[in-house]
Amino acid sequence: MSLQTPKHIDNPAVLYMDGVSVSFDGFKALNSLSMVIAPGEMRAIIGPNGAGKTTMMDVITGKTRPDTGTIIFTDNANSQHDLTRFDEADVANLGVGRKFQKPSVIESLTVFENLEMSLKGGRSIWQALLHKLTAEKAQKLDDILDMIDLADKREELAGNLSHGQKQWLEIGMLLGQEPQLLLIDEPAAGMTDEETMKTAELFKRLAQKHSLMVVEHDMDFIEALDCKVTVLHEGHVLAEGSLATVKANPQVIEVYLGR
Ligand SMILES: Nc1ncnc2c1ncn2[C@@H]1O[C@H](COP(=O)(O)OP(=O)(O)OP(=O)(O)O)[C@@H](O)[C@H]1O
Repeated sequence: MSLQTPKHIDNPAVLYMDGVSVSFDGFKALNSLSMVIAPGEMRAIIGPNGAGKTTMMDVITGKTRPDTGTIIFTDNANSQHDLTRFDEADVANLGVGRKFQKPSVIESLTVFENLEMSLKGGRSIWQALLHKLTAEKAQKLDDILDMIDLADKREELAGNLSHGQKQWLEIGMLLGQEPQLLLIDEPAAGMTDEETMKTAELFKRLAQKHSLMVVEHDMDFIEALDCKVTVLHEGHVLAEGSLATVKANPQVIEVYLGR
């Protein structure tokens, strides 16, 4: 379903959430959550355990239906969609990609084969039989391999990759679906310091073409992302701004950073 731009938005946001609430057995996991992500923006989301970060991703991606509130996604063609009306598969098809914390690449396939499988539209039976990709798809796979810095590992089995490399491959597989907005859950968890910093560089490259929402606890990583930060607490936005600004906020220190 397409919608008109809400009157108070001049420049359509990629994601517009207003007054979103979700209760589980009377407990408000999201409590009138409002947030706007601009086209091409990278946003870091932080907050204590139980703040509602995962639930927020669940309502955006159609996994959980909010009790109240508006969630509008503007796609590449500038059409607007009320995400609260769609299920997970529909939301993914509209252009919202989600990366869960644990990588789920197929270890017995090569890096290239994993990426090939993820391409939007897949391969036709004839292409698969002839092991032929269209020039356009082959170029796209090369671009993704460059983007995730795994071009020299294309024939490596995914099972032989390091944890960080598996995470990058999975992000590459999301890119195969041509998402406009990427939601990424704790990408730096379990990574070495070097992988963490390489991931921040990858995200900065990604943000030139996509909008990104990154949930993370690792402050060094967030600092390296150098983007606007939203602090969630008890299901709503406690503070928003640069990392330096939110780190200096007394309420943020009390509920999160000072612990
Ligand atoms: N399906 C559910 N049923 C009942 N309660 C839930 C459900 N999902 C989440 N909650 C509760 O909602 C609150 C918010 O949880 P959520 O997982 O969104 O927080 P979070 O910020 O992602 O936390 P963490 O940093 O630990 O992952 C928590 O108190 C959690 O116990």
